[in-house]
Amino acid sequence: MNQTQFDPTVQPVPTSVVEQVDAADTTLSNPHRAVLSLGANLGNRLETLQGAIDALEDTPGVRVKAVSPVYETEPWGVEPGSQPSYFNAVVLLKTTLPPASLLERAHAVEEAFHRVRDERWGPRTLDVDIVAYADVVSDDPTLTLPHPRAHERAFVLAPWHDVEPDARLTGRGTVAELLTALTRDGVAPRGDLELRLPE
Ligand SMILES: Nc1ncnc2c1ncn2[C@@H]1O[C@H](COP(=O)(O)OP(=O)(O)OP(=O)(O)O)[C@@H](O)[C@H]1O
Ligand SMILES: Nc1nc2c(c(=O)[nH]1)N=C(CO)CN2
Repeated sequence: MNQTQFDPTVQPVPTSVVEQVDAADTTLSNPHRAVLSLGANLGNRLETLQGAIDALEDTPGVRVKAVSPVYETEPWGVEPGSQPSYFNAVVLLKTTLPPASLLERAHAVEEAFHRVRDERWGPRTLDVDIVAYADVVSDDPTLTLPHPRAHERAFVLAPWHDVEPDARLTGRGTVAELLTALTRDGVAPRGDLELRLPE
């Protein structure tokens, strides 16, 4: 007979606590996939992108599973010629962090690389956007998922397609189809450059 079953000093654990612990266990043992877009158009762009990838990998609860090729891209959404060109790449993650914590970490990594926020779509040392987090859909302006402009950005979709040819953008369709609707003008692979997957 199980002695502890009748031990009067053992208090029953409330159901709500059991549910919370079970939910936390499920999150920890069930990492979610996330797609991040990285961009830089000030400073040493390649070094910064690699630094961001390494900083993401150093985050508890984050594993970088794939790193795309590097693209050199014309600034999107601003007057042509008004800003230096970007280096862009996409990384695929597995993470046990919830979406809000992943965004917090993305902002911390941007700040570590001296990101300044002044004008919208202004030039920046580093931009880290969450393109998608599992199949989460949210219109919260603090964290809109999938990213509200990802489907119209070849600088996001082209590198994503390279590392995940069958990828889908929740609510929008396949990345391959979305890409065919966009021009790739001004989005050029830089085959001479490479970002490393952290060991
Ligand atoms: N999916 C998302 N990824 C990153 N930031 C997001 C997302 N959805 C909403 N935001 C919010 O957008 C705010 C502005 O982000 P940011 O400064 O990176 O914009 P941006 O890069 O200039 O423009 P864009 O949003 O068009 O890429 C952030 O403070 C963040 O709270
Ligand atoms: N080519 C390019 N253009 C942009 C980029 C970017 O990463 N690459 N990011 C922006 C704001 O997120 C605005 N415009």
